[in-house]
Amino acid sequence: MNNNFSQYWKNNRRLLIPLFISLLIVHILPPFNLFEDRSSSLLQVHLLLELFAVIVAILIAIVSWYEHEMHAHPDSAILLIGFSTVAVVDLLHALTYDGMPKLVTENSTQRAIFFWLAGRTLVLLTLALLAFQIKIKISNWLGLLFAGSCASLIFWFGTFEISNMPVLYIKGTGVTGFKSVYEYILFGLNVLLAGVFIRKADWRDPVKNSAFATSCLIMALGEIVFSNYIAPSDFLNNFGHLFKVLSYYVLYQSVFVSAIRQPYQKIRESEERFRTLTELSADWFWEQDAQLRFSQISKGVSPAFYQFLIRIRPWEIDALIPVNFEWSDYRMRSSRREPFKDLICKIEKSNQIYWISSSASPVYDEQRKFAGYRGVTSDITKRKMSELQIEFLAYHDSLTALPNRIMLQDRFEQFKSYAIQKKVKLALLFLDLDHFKKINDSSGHDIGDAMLKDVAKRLEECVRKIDSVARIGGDEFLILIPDLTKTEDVVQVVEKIIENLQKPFYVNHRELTTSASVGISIFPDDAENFESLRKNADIAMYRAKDSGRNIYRFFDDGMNADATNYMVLRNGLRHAIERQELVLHYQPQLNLYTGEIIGVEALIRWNHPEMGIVSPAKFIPIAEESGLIIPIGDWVLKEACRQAVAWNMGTASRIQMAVNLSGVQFRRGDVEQSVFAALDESGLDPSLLELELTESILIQNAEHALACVKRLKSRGIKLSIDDFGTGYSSLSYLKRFDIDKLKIDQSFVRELNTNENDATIVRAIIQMAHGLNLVTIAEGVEITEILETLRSFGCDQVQGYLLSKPLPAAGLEKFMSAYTANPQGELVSAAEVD
Ligand SMILES: Nc1nc2c(ncn2[C@@H]2O[C@H](COP(=O)(O)O[C@H]3[C@@H](O)[C@H](n4cnc5c(=O)[nH]c(N)nc54)O[C@@H]3COP(=O)(O)O)[C@@H](O)[C@H]2O)c(=O)[nH]1
Repeated sequence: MNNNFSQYWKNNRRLLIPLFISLLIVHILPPFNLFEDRSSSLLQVHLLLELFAVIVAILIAIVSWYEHEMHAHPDSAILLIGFSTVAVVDLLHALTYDGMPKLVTENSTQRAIFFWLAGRTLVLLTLALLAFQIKIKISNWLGLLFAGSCASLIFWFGTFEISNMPVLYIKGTGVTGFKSVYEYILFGLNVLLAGVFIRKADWRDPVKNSAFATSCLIMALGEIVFSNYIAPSDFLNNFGHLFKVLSYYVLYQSVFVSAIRQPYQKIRESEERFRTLTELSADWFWEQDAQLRFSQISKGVSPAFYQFLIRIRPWEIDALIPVNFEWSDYRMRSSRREPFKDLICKIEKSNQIYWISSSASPVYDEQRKFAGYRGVTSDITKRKMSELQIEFLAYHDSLTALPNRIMLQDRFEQFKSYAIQKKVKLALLFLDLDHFKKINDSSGHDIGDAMLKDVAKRLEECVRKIDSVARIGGDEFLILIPDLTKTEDVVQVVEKIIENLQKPFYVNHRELTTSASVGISIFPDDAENFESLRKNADIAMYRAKDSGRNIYRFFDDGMNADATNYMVLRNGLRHAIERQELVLHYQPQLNLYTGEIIGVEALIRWNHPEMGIVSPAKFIPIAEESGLIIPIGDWVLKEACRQAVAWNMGTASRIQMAVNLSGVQFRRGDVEQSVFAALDESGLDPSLLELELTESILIQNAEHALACVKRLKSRGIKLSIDDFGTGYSSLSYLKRFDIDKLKIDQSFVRELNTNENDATIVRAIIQMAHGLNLVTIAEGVEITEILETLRSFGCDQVQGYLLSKPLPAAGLEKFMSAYTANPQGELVSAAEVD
């Protein structure tokens, strides 16, 4: 509260102090009659001051009328009634002043003072009602009627009952004691009211409250003047009128500011704020006329675009497109005069595409007639382009921009209904580039990517517009050929594709070649849904790869069974090591000169929980393809070395352990590391380990293989060439690689005694090997006659069912103990030891 008073004093002291001082000076000055001999001048000045006060009172009433009508503010009704009455009563005071023409009855100072006091009392009452927040609900006209009635009553008393009123002024003596006391009471009440206004500064507009308080205080100061003058012509009396006018003016100011200036200022501020924001905003704020032509556009729109827009309808922006369907929704809503929000439309102008989003409401004039639209438009081109890009990427391959699998499936569904209706077929081609990995590995991914783009282009050139080419990842493509009357029609397309892809590609001045293996499945013959059709085409593609690549294969049901089997094996193989389903069997190898078992070949078996023993011929290719051969190969090496140590420990004999190595182990694994780890872990003498490699391993990776073989040989490990005679049979690499042994493939051995060619080949291999100081071993020896022939050819060693089938470790141990009992070559068959 104290805060309110100090704040008030701080704000108003510059007005109140001078007023107070001037009043004090006027009081201290000796009294003098200003208009003693010029009573007409006194009348004029008094009339002028009073008229001024009346005008201000009328202005307060008018502003209050307006504010009451516009905002129904409770203060305004009180001010309207109060100051309408005050204006009339003050006018009566001026008109009944002594010396003024007669107003109904004779005028006198007594009569004028009566109206004066009535006026002051009314002002005090009006402000008291405001200070104590008394609410009056009344219409303007009724308020005016009430004010008129009050003024009439006062006029009645001041005119016809003035003789019954207390004496207020005695000529020559001055104001009476009654009048003095009344004025002092008015003074006190005005000061009190000012206090109430200041104290309650918070509940009303503080500026208005402060003005009311100031008005009360100025009025109070004025009352002091009127409490003790001798003649109305006194300077003091006239000086007091100035206070009254000033008090009214302060009131008027605050009423005017709150009712008129403040609202207008708020509107101006709001407009300014709106204008600044619209200028800063990148959005366009606009108005359209009743014909929906742009009439106003904010500065957000670029000047160039402004030219397009102003005075045209939005959908007329591109006059070249007479019916722009993008705008149909917009036009429909506009024609229905509906509001709309975030309506997206496309503008094509000067080969540029813009996307805009508009929100707008219809505008009506005072007669509720449609006057146009007012709205805001944002340029959402960037956002829309990103959305379109995201949408594109969701359905396309980012590298080649071809449709992706999802989109192709979509198209398949569309064509499927058509195919069912028209009783035609659909072909789905699964295309995989042959040896693309090599291109990627040797030339780098950038070249690989560029080549894939070229492949995509060529594929599109090979098909019709109605066909769809999709890239589904890596070097795999799907091609959908709808509307086939007969299956054979697809052959032409696929042959064209295969032929085109064989032609060289030129990427970054490099010539690259590839080919494609294609699997074909047909709807509805091979499958009825997309996923099955794709799977079947995939299976057929694998069959094409198996058949030597660069060819196509149609899907058939047999493939499906194979593929299922394949999948079962591949999945099971992943867990075979950890589930300990892999075992090694060992097949003995016999020295034909000494009749001794010089070693065994470790041959892996998979003891499948459901399928039983699975042959390595079945699962090794799968392991190679999936890369699982690396961990499997490591396991074989370790297990074979461990077993060799176990068998050689504590005996004089030295059993050699032959282990097969896959080409994949050489290419993708760290074969040396695996071999050395197995040797180190088991402690096997390296000279007891023989690694069986195929010719292709050495030929295909000559440099890498040579370096690797050298390091292996430096540790004393033996090397033998498996399946010799079926591949390159090149003599040069046998020397280069420092090979120890040649294993003659069983395909030559099996019919050795009946097939002259085989006999010639076997004899030549043995002679050549001996010429190079290599040991020879023949595998697949099943009968004694063959063994004898081999012995006669000079073959050093044999291996085969005649001696023993591959046996589990325990079986081999039994075999060995049985065999040593017959050292002179009386061969013991596996059947016998089992
Ligand atoms: N990378 C690896 N390859 C391996 C491993 N273990 C085996 N294999 C290779 O799997 C192929 C099939 O092997 P398998 O079914 O074990 O067949 C071998 C012998 O059982 C069979 N054999 C031996 N004697 C006779 C016989 O008198 N008649 C007859 N019909 N078959 C006989 O020959 C296969 C010997 O193979 P190999 O000496 O390697 O040429 C096979 O290619 C194995 O190499 C492995 O651990 N890793």
